[in-house]
Amino acid sequence: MRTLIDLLRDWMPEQRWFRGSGASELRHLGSYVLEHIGDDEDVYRIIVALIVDEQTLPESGSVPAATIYQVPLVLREADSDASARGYLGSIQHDGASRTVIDGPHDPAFAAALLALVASEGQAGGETGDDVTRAFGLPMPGIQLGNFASSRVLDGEQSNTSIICEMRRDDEAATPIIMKVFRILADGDNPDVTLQTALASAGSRRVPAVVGNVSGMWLDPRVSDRPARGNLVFVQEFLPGVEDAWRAALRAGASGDDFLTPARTLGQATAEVHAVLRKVMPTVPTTPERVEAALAAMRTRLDATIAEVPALAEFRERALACFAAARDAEWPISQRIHGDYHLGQVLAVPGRNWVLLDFEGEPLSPLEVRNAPDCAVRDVAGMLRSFDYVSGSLTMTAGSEQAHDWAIAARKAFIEGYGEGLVEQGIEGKELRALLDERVCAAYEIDKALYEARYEALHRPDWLGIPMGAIERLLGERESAASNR
Ligand SMILES: Nc1ncnc2c1ncn2[C@@H]1O[C@H](COP(=O)(O)OP(=O)(O)O)[C@@H](O)[C@H]1O
Ligand SMILES: O=P(O)(O)O[C@H]1O[C@H](CO)[C@@H](O[C@H]2O[C@H](CO)[C@@H](O)[C@H](O)[C@H]2O)[C@H](O)[C@H]1O
Repeated sequence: MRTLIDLLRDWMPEQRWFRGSGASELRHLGSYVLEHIGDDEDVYRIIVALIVDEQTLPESGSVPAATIYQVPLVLREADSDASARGYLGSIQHDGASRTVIDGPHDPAFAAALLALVASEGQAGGETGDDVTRAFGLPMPGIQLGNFASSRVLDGEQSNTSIICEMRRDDEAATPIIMKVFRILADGDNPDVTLQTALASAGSRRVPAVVGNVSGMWLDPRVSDRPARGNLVFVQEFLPGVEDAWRAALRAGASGDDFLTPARTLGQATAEVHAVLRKVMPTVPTTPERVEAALAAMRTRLDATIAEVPALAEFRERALACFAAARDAEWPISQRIHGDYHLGQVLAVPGRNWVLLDFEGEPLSPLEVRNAPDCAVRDVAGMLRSFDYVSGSLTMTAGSEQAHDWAIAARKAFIEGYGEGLVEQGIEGKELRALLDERVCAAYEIDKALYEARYEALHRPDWLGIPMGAIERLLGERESAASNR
């Protein structure tokens, strides 16, 4: 009979969050064991396995050539139902046959994980693994109800999120969402750090934070000590809400303008940037920092051309666009969202926009994502997203008016952002810098390059959207420059 690692070697490469290639070599690195809560006698053990793939191809030379995956599993007694959700197969474990269930699909895992956070508990490794540890860290003052049921959030996701409903008779019956980070890295996860900082500052522009699970493990990429990082993030779940991507697609498809939502989204973005400036470190702008930002754009340009050679014809014009931004005023560096687009924002009735997923660009290294950056990057990200609405409507429905729709929405977003900054007391030189068109154009090109690479890797049918945008943006910039 197969062992656990045999089973995982077949199953993991089929998962959405798996980043490896055909050359992957998966090996068990460690695990932590959660205490089983409740009276389901079929549960034998709840293990969170850390699996390393040392053959992961380096991405543009900057991502370490090993990936560590977090794989929660529930081992059940052998006669469990093979048609159950999350069924992986049977293995030989501790001298007996056991059924393995993908943890997020098993309520026993969800209940155990929630209890770890709520009780500020600790989970240790299996015998022989004295390094791997997980620590539950509840947000101070948080009131949690009693676990009733759980389900995995459907949809295309980089991580795996579990929604837990609480018992209805509890006072604190708000549902919660537990995001299990699938890929572990040594260092703080900005999703946890930034949303916790915003929630602690009283911001309602992110869901309330319930807590997180942090951990340590032996990591082949860290030689002198165990690695430490975030394993799970727990937040209030906002049920029945729509994200801004869907709302914008609907409006764009039916020809309804999106001016008010785009304007209020700009205001909400300014509000979040202003809070992050207050509660997280900032760095003054210097010519060296500006040069480093532009150098990173040039590096991304060449790395993207290497992967998407059709972009080579735009190289000189993209370099000219970056060079033009050098003469502009730049804002201070601060913590930002980092991968801001319409799909990261929820329209919550009575609460306006709520932002999600502050992990930054999934293809960028963690130290880059944890460093202060230019807030214009987020503005440019959202502008690109309005263009994606138009690109996707043109691609799927041959829409002719979608382009003008996007231009109007982009303008309203920028206006709302400016208004929001002023409302937050940001004025003068800093206000001008945050709205500078040359800096924004450079970041838009940079983002479109990221998107070209992302689409080439994940959705080749969509590659035309960022490619078309790069051509158009560079053309617009040139005619604006020649009219000056
Ligand atoms: N607190 C929440 N309330 C409601 N829906 C949420 C919440 N958090 C996430 N979602 C939904 O889950 C989707 C994926 O969440 P996200 O944080 O972007 O995960 P990932 O990093 O795995 O992509 C979001 O687009 C949203 O639809
Ligand atoms: O949400 P993620 O953190 O997984 O972000 C990645 O995937 C996004 C696509 O799901 C991708 O966003 C791009 O496509 C969106 C439409 O599907 C569009 O709204 C965005 O503007 C565009 O960048 C994102 O870049 C990537 O990091």
